[in-house]
Amino acid sequence: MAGQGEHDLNCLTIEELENHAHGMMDKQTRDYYNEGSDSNSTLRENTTAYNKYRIRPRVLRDVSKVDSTMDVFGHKNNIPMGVAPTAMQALAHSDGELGTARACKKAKVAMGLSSFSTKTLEEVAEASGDNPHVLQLYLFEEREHSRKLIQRAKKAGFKAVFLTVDTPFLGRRNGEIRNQFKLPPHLKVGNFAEDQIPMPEGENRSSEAQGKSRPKLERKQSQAGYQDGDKRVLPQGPITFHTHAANPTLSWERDIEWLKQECLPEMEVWLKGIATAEDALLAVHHGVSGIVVSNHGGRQLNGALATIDALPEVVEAVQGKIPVHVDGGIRHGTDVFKALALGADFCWVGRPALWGLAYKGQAGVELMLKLLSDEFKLCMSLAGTVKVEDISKEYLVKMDNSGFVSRL
Ligand SMILES: Cc1cc2nc3c(=O)[nH]c(=O)nc-3n(C[C@H](O)[C@H](O)[C@H](O)COP(=O)(O)O)c2cc1C
Ligand SMILES: O=C(O)C(=O)c1ccccc1
Repeated sequence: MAGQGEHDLNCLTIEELENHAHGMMDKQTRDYYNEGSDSNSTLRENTTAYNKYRIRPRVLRDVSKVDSTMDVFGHKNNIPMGVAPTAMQALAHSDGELGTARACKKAKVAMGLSSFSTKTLEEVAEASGDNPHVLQLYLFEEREHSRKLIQRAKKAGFKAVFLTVDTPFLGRRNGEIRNQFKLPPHLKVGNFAEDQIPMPEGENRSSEAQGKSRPKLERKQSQAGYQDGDKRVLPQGPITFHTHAANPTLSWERDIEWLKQECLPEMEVWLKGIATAEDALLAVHHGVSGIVVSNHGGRQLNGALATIDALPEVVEAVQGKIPVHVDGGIRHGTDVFKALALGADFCWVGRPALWGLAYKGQAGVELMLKLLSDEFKLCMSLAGTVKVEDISKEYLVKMDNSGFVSRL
């Protein structure tokens, strides 16, 4: 546990880190990182839903030595939590994904890399060394682009691909539209050649590559509801290259089998964005290695259930056949404890890493990981759990709106 002198007195909680990071990002970046979709209600509920669950602490259990470690992707993780894949981290700080990778390695926690990162996956793999790292994947309609990415990830030593399945279209992010989000010219999406990802004019791509890819992007725009009447509008303002990530054609039968063939045995195939028991059962049926209960940090389907509320039905359906991870709204060590008590094997945090980066680059991500890790270890001790496996639903109650408390 941290002594009195080891603290950053400006940032003793993730909330304080968020507040400090706020002033260190330009408005476009802050809005892009922090917003959800539509009215942001799922974004908000991801965090507030944790308040419904309260901990039942047990005492007199000799908690002088608490072991918070657990194995993930064949490695010992310091706590059952890693950093979720979020796009374009160099918007927050020039360290970008390399800062995150180095901080994760130092803290011994797994890292997820977005395929839309601002450093290349090879650079991030090198910075990660033997610390477990997984690559988040969007399956493009241009299958060859995905195949190349998968080959590179294998070669670079990624442990798994996390296929994002909640993004047949990109959710409607109003801040992004209002700010006419554009990647600044000095930044690049590291993993793609310019002719693989169509970028609108002004988004650092050569005019030759623009010419090649434009028809595809125009189609994407109209699919995503950005069509301006009958007129095929040229990509401008809110229509950014990342509309390209969305692929509405994906299906269980064709694409999951394809992905397994491309990845196994070197890399596991996981699905990120499962939110129901039915889809969890299909995931088991289709032989994926694990799932992440996620609503994309409230950035996709607004009105979807908070992930901590979706988790129990998924856990019950899966019955331990494959690991179940969860992300969304985790801001305290006690949230990690609650998610594990509800049956998650592991948690991922997204925005807190971005706030850490904005605050102090790699050092800020280290700080974020230390805050959550200290909080989690203290929570384990105060709740009377000595090992991670001890954490179970016996340690939780749920409170309804009128304050009525029930055992789980
Ligand atoms: C700015 C931002 C970018 C993201 N980019 C991606 C992405 O490229 N791929 C993906 O699967 N999820 C992406 N996510 C979702 C995260 O992986 C994760 O599901 C979410 O951030 C968890 O919620 P939290 O931020 O409340 O912790 C992104 C989230 C944010 C906030
Ligand atoms: O912004 C996002 O949430 C996201 O998932 C994404 C998708 C494609 C490119 C960049 C980010």
